[in-house]
Amino acid sequence: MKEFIIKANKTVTNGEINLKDLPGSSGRLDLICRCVNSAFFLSHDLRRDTIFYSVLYGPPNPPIALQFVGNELKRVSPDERSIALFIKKALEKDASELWKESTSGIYSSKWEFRDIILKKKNEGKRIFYLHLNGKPLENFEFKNDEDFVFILGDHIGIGEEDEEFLEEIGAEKISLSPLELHADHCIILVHNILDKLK
Ligand SMILES: C[S@@+](CC[C@H](N)C(=O)[O-])C[C@H]1O[C@@H](n2cnc3c(N)ncnc32)[C@H](O)[C@@H]1O
Repeated sequence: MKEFIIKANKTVTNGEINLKDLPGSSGRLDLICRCVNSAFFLSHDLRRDTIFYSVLYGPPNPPIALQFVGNELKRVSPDERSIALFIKKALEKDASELWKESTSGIYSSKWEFRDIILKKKNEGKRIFYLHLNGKPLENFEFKNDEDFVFILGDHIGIGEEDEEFLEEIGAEKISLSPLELHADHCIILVHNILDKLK
């Protein structure tokens, strides 16, 4: 199982999203939609072994955590606008501590970024923090039977406090490239590395 968790510092936490202006109207929901695309979409198929989370911290009701479960997703198509429409539906629901499904395979809750990561850590999963200044990818060994969780930042990053938290829980800080990449491209690279273990 592969899981990705991205912190979305400015993404709005209600359904007031203009689908014709995602970058401008919604605190960079466009970026999150591209990450969903990279997390799941293959040519004529979906990655069923993947779960994707984005925890949104924009106004007016932060946090809202979104969860996408690969083997339950239906009807979503790869374009940003379609993904944004499903997110809009999820954000129009009242969120609580319990995960609620809005459409097939898409859930929302009031879980915090750190609490989701801590839960994964307590489940014994290997936690990686993707960062330009991490240890080069070549220093790590990945095994086919492991469960992986990858933490990413948005255009702003995850911030110092969350970086300290990840260090405290022993997350492995890994760099995929000497160049700073977009978060959605990092997801593609991670999939590619893990695909080759099969
Ligand atoms: C556009 S970058 C964010 C840049 C932001 N200024 C920062 O300080 O983090 C988006 C995310 O992609 C990931 N990322 C970018 N380049 C990376 C690299 N070379 N190796 C690993 N992860 C990277 C990180 O998780 C980063 O937070």
